[in-house]
Amino acid sequence: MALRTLSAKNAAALDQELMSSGAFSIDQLMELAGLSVSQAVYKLQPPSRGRRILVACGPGNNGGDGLVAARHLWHYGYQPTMYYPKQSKKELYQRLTKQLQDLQIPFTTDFPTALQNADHVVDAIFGFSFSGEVREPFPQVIEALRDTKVPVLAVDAPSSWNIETGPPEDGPGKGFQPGALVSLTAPKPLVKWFRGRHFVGGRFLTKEVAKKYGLDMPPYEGVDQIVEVPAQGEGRL
Ligand SMILES: NC(=O)C1=CN([C@@H]2O[C@H](COP(=O)(O)OP(=O)(O)OC[C@H]3O[C@@H](n4cnc5c(N)ncnc54)[C@H](O)[C@@H]3O)[C@@H](O)[C@H]2O)[C@H](O)CC1
Ligand SMILES: [K+]
Repeated sequence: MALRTLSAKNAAALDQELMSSGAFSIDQLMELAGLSVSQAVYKLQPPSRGRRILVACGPGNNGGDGLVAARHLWHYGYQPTMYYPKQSKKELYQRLTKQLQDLQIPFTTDFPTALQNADHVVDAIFGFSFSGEVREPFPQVIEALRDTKVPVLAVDAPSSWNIETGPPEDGPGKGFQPGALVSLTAPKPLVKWFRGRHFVGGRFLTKEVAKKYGLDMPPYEGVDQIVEVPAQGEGRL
């Protein structure tokens, strides 16, 4: 049996519930999400096999997860480079950005060149609130991610995929199939179309919340914030 999935609507509702009756702050949830992403990078590519990690961040919370992940990656011994073209003015994002600047982590505006020089790339552009057609400046970025030979780890969703119906039938994301995905809190319905390595993060849910939203508690081990699960629809937990 595949892991049960969480629709975009329920994912947003669950986040709101965690931040109200669950007493979590957005900073905490983003820190845990970004920590999960950093651990997935470590599992896929330990620093000894290539340290140059390009982190592509979008304007929302998916991008925030990328900012957090980059800080953890630096402390693990990686050399992150940030592509963050639509920087949020919200205080949380400004703090996360300042933390990276204080580590002298470079920010680039030249995505194609940065991609050529990367050992791995993190797609933290869009998550569960993506909708419609990809707007500037991201179409070229999605195309580059689609075409590159550099391994791609997608955060929560391959950017440009519809959360419920998966890969787009046209546009820059047509044919984009990243090598790995880390689903945050729970897989979204799009995992039905995902063929790469799949990790799940979200080791903070209570049994009551998991039951209310019909989610599985994956078998995390040791101090891990993520667990690798079989491709949905094919394997079993
Ligand atoms: N519980 C958790 O595990 C947590 C996961 N988190 C991550 O947050 C995202 C969802 O974040 P949200 O801010 O709601 O939205 P997105 O980042 O997906 O995108 C919104 C952002 O993108 C813009 N946008 C939307 N559509 C388009 C488009 N077609 N073209 C261009 N731009 C677009 C929109 O305007 C917004 O600016 C979730 O997936 C997780 O990754 C959190 O960290 C909290 C905890
Ligand atoms: K993404």
